[in-house]
Amino acid sequence: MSAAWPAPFATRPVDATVTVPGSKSLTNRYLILAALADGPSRLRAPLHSRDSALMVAALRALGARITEAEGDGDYGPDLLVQPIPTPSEVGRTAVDCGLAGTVMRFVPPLAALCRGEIAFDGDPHARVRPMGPVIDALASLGVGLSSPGAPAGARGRAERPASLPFTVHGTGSVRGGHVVLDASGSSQFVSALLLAGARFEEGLHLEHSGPPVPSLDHIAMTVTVLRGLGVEVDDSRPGHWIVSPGTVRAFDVRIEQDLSNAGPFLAAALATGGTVRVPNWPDGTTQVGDAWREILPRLGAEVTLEDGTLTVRGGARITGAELADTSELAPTVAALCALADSPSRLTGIAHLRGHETDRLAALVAEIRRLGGDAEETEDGLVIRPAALRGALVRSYADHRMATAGAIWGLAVEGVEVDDIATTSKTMPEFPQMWARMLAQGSSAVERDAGQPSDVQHAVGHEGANA
Ligand SMILES: O=C(O)C1=C[C@@H](OP(=O)(O)O)[C@@H](O)[C@H](O)C1
Ligand SMILES: C=C(OP(=O)(O)O)C(=O)O
Repeated sequence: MSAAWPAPFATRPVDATVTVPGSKSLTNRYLILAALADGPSRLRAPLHSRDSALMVAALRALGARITEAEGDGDYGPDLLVQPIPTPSEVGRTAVDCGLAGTVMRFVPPLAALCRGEIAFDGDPHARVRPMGPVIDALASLGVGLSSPGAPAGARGRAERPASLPFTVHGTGSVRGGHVVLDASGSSQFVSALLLAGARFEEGLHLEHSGPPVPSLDHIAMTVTVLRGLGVEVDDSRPGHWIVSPGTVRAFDVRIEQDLSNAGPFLAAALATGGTVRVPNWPDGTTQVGDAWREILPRLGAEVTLEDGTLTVRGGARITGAELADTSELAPTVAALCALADSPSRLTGIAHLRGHETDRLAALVAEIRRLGGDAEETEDGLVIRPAALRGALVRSYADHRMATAGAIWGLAVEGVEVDDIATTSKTMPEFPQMWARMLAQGSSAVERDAGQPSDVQHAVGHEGANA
């Protein structure tokens, strides 16, 4: 791990125009579907980050040919994908999932469509992220899975792994059909099976049974993307998804910028009482990050969308709010709530305990480390106003905890983030992008350790931390 990153403190309101790299969720869905498609595909302006690189490597291990081609995106080349051949003889191969939920959940069904022994593993924390429902569902659809080192043929329920590491014994085809799973731990369990379902012999009838499914917007994204490529999906009955067997049409798509990752930049407007504009905001999108348009006004910002540019203006204070089901936006929302001058309650995010880290515990610990007042509830967080002070924020290998630290640093002097490089999961150039934002129309000062501090609190922002 590199040295702690001194989070820039904003001496003036931010006034910046920012774009961010391509959507992780769209890039990794389209990579999966390109690998399953009936011909070569092109992703324009895709994300290039650790999560997308892990996906590319995984699909190459299964036989897809993926190359780069010059494109017009600001954040790297286009990707050309030749699908996994049928049959794909992969022999013994390995897939590194890193800490990417999309890789560990979306790739095993594709492995089952190849012939070989495909060993999946990932970062230490990936081994505790929930995986059991996907493994059990695949097993009940006729796929062989085992823990590493299990005796050959030991693939029964008792021997079946519940998490990484595990091996998929691919036979080249998956029977498919009806399967019941509990997707209350992650919407990705549903998306994983839907993405490959058209390639199962009998298609797929997936039924959820259990507490409510979180992050439903991400399942809606999966369904919309599939339909756009000619896959028939019936989601008319709540808790049921039926995918007809068929082909996935090859495609040429432009990936939208990642609206969830636009969040920390938009949050900078609130944290400093400034203005942040994001051009090329998609007009009609499946991304959960479009919800910033509803969330940020609840926290006191003025938000407009005109001619494709989203403009967020922060006011003199951040107001607390009750917000439900904020999904992957929750860490950024919580960072702002900790700077608010009235209490907040975030609900419907119990499953964040199974994300890159236990995000509810991490957010409470780091808000308290800064002198703030936060506590966990059964399904979320309560955050109350308190004056914050500088501290070393822990990122727990979680990109969104690291960017939460950056947001706090704008408004609170002396914040450092222990591992800013962990933002490479989805935004490899985050520190440079943050510095560029601050260099526009503002005079943020990056404080060296030991440098006498002559910075003042953000002008016009007199919340709980003034
Ligand atoms: O399908 C996807 O691309 C994602 C689904 C969500 O997962 P959960 O349902 O586990 O929250 C989200 O939080 C994650 O960042 C990306
Ligand atoms: C939960 C997240 O990631 P993953 O795709 O690894 O689940 C996230 O990016 O907030």
